[in-house]
Amino acid sequence: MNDDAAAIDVRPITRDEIPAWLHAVKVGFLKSPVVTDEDIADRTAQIDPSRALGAFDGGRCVATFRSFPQELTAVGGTVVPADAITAVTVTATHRRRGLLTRMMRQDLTAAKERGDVVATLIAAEYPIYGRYGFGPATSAVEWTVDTLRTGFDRSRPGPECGGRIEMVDGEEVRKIGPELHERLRRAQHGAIDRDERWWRLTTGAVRPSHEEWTEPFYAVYRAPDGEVEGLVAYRTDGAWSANKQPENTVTVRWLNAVSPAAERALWTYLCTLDWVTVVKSGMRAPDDLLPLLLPNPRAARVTGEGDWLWVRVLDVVRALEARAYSGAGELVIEVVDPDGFVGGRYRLEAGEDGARCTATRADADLVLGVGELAALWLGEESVARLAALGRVREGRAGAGRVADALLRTPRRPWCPDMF
Ligand SMILES: CC(=O)SCCNC(=O)CCNC(=O)[C@H](O)C(C)(C)COP(=O)(O)OP(=O)(O)OC[C@H]1O[C@@H](n2cnc3c(N)ncnc32)[C@H](O)[C@@H]1OP(=O)(O)O
Repeated sequence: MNDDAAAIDVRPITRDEIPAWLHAVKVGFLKSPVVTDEDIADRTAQIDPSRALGAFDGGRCVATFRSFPQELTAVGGTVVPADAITAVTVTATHRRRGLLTRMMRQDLTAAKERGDVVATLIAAEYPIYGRYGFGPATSAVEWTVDTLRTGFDRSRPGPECGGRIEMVDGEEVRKIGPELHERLRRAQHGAIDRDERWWRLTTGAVRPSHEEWTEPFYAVYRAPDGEVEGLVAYRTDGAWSANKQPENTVTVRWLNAVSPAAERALWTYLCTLDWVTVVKSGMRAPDDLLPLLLPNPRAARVTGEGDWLWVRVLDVVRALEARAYSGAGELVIEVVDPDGFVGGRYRLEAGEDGARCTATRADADLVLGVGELAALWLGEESVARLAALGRVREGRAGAGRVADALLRTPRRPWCPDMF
């Protein structure tokens, strides 16, 4: 650190500093730097100042970093405590002087001391977080559907098997959404919890000043017994062609379904709406059922894709013991962690009823970086692919195959949320 950088104080903010800190977040994210009284009231109720770091240069806030408690679902449905990181900014005038590195170090050290199993974030740019031990642990795909080519029978759009779809308003979404999402996220590895503010934000009950609000449509799917099994929020653009053909695009903000019937019913509903010629799915799991549930899957093409949730393992023993495995086997894994949080050798004894993980001095069967461990932990990557890239090394011939057999998951991980 040079003298200039050392003079900058990096510390948790006070409640009184929240407005200046919010201003710095907006500056860092290139949003119009206006902070309204409503923003301040909303965020003061939300933010725990002891977990909001600021860097102060002569009293001016020039960098921001915030973390909050989160629950992340591991493979098999066990939930682990996570340190969720957000609002990471360094004002353009103060970049590349090590401020992010200092804030990250403070936060990860506190998270490790607190007993969080992992840290999580959604990376603005791919190259930022690998150096801190994060690895891309889930990815997401957006499909654009040409609804006139799906092969659906528009004259019979209704849900099959006696289920039904109803339109609801935001108030109703705030009542029925949280329970539905609880079911979804506990069954989906890679998913995270949502707090009450998430539901107020998504329904316009809270409106940050930098976002324009247009009331969306909400549709709920009820199974034949009346139970809510799916909910979708979407907007339309009201487009028509010059010769009076309706050409609306539906953009899905989020779609939560806890049964395949609900998933099929909601996508069919969206793809058979009169006036609508295009449906944009929003970011979904890479193995989402959407394309294959269309009679003609070629009507859906991928129009967006990328890494999504990044994970930094802070406790290898609890991370590996929390997840389920697809067989029984034993491996000694050496985790390389230059930052010193979790480096070492671990013996994993996995079985279909659970796993045991202990520190060991035995020779390593596999050697990998802590970021690679994150990419494998939720089932996003395979050892075979990472070994081909030279990022996992076998200490014992055939160990990679054993690891892949244990770690593979029937469905890909998915985090439906952004934070
Ligand atoms: C979870 C979230 O909130 S994601 C949002 C992240 N924020 C943004 O993208 C907003 C715009 N960018 C920024 O505010 C800043 O550039 C940040 C926060 C990304 C980086 O902050 P800085 O204080 O400049 O980072 P710092 O100086 O600690 O950099 C450490 C290292 O990372 C590298 N690095 C930092 N940012 C980037 C980047 N965007 N791309 C590539 N490398 C980067 C630096 O070059 C440096 O490398 P070195 O150690 O080899 O010299």
